[in-house]
Amino acid sequence: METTLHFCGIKTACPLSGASVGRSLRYQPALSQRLRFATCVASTGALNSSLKKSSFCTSRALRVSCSGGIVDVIEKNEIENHNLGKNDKQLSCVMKFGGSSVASAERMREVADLVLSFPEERPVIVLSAMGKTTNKLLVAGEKAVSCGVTNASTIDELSFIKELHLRTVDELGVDRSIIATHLEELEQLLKGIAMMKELTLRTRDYLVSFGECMSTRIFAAYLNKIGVKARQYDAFEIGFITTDDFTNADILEATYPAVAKRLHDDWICDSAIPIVTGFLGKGWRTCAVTTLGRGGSDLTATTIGKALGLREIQVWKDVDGVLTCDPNIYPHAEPVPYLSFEEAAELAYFGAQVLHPQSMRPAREGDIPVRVKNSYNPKAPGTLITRSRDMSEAVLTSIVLKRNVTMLDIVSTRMLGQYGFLAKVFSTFEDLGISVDVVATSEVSISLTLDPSKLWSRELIQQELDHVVEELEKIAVVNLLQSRSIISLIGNVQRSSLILEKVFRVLRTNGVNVQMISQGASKVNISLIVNDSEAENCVCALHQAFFESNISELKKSNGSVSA
Ligand SMILES: Nc1ncnc2c1ncn2[C@@H]1O[C@H](COP(=O)(O)OP(=O)(O)O)[C@@H](O)[C@H]1O
Ligand SMILES: N[C@@H](CC(=O)OP(=O)(O)O)C(=O)O
Repeated sequence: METTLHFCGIKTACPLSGASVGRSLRYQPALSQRLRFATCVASTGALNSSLKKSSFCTSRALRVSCSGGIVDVIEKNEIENHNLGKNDKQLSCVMKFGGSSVASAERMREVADLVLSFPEERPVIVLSAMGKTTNKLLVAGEKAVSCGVTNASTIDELSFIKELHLRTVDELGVDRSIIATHLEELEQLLKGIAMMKELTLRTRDYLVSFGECMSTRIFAAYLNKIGVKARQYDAFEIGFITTDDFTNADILEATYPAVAKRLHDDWICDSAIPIVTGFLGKGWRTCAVTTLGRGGSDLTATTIGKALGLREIQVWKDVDGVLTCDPNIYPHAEPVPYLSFEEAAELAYFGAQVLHPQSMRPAREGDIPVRVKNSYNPKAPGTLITRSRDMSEAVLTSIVLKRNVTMLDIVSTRMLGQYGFLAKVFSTFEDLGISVDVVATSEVSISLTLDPSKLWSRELIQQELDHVVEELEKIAVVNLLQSRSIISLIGNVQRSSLILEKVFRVLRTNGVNVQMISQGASKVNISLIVNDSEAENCVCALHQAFFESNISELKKSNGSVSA
């Protein structure tokens, strides 16, 4: 593999394998001298291990991690300079606006006004695709598979996307040429899909990337038009390096220094507000466009926040912050003023659509506060997410529902006291690449739920489940239970008796039996498994009992707490 080395800004073309690059670094004292005080982002595992063996790598200053195709060696003090936000003249915060916030020309104008209403901030802006563009692109791709090449240009969703973007450009008074090439390429791509009669995960990611590529170009052009200097960036061009798990890629460590360097250097040369595509990255092996999973722009924002060491990460939504439950399930949900990273991460992971499941990780690592705000109601205080918060008064913070979960009851066919059963069960999941959400065990049995998104993303649900059962039946009796829901109670688990006493009272009144319960590992989450068909009513009844005690007491005295 051909590797390019950037030594503290000096480029060297180096047609060597990762291992030999590592070796040559070790035997070149001048380079190793530099590396002693450098941070190294290495291209391959081989280069990593080769570097780690070398004496200069013993320096605490050297951090080695994998990225694709590029070895970037940056002086440690250069990295430290990238930790901005301490200096008033530097970029200060990230502001991420989701699809609902930039759904039309009018919304884009309001977002621009909102950004400009904080003159003291020098933000990096992250945008999602306009409105429901991502969904429309996915439907267009599915239709293209079977519509025939001649019909690809007339797919309704393509017409909708063209019309929306051209109308927005016209209404904002910016030049149509800003997105003309993208619209042409999008049509060509749909024709290509129609010709191939298949839509691979890789093509799907490329297809949906058009949404963010166009929204950011339009918004940057509009800011420039009104006299605010802005510069558009495609995340996959500025160092967002990811795994090659198309549709659900993960950010690699190499992203942080690369993104920091690019945004910082550009800002220093010519300060223009960076407008970055959310949701997108570049696969480290394939170098193809990847996406970070639905809602992934939140993760883009927190990654930039950590990379640049910014003061705050703001995610602007269409609700007044993180709410006590999903407002689509129960409209009386209330904003939660404060959350810890741990609570927010559990809440996001267990299905609260408001935050991407992985988005809290960079914020927590960088210890950067995240503020969830409403772009339709900027005066609302929103939710502030920080490392720790006062939990002395906290009981239940929020209720989260994850539907359509598969549960497995696995009972060992071996004798009591035999060791290795749990190890065998989990190695089966590891071999099949399936992640597990909630677990409860006894000596000879284990109940667990499988992460549905992991299965959905590969569209192999039934075959995969059959295969899991087949493998586990070699060591156990297996009972597969589908259409289950996880209700996660996010709150202060130190008060678990109080919480559970109330929960079971509510469930009993509603005639609901809990099929599994998990509490322990997480200090902020108690998970209950119930039937899908009962789950929404449970959430409403629990919400009433915990957050609307007056209503709940009233209903109880009337003999019912059901929603
Ligand atoms: N606990 C919750 N708190 C707030 N919003 C939630 C919650 N659970 C689900 N939602 C839904 O998440 C939506 C906001 O997330 P999202 O659609 O990703 O926003 P955006 O596209 O603006 O980033 C809300 O409109 C709401 O319907
Ligand atoms: N546009 C992508 C990424 C994203 O983050 O969107 P939003 O911020 O609107 O949830 C999606 O729909 O998944």
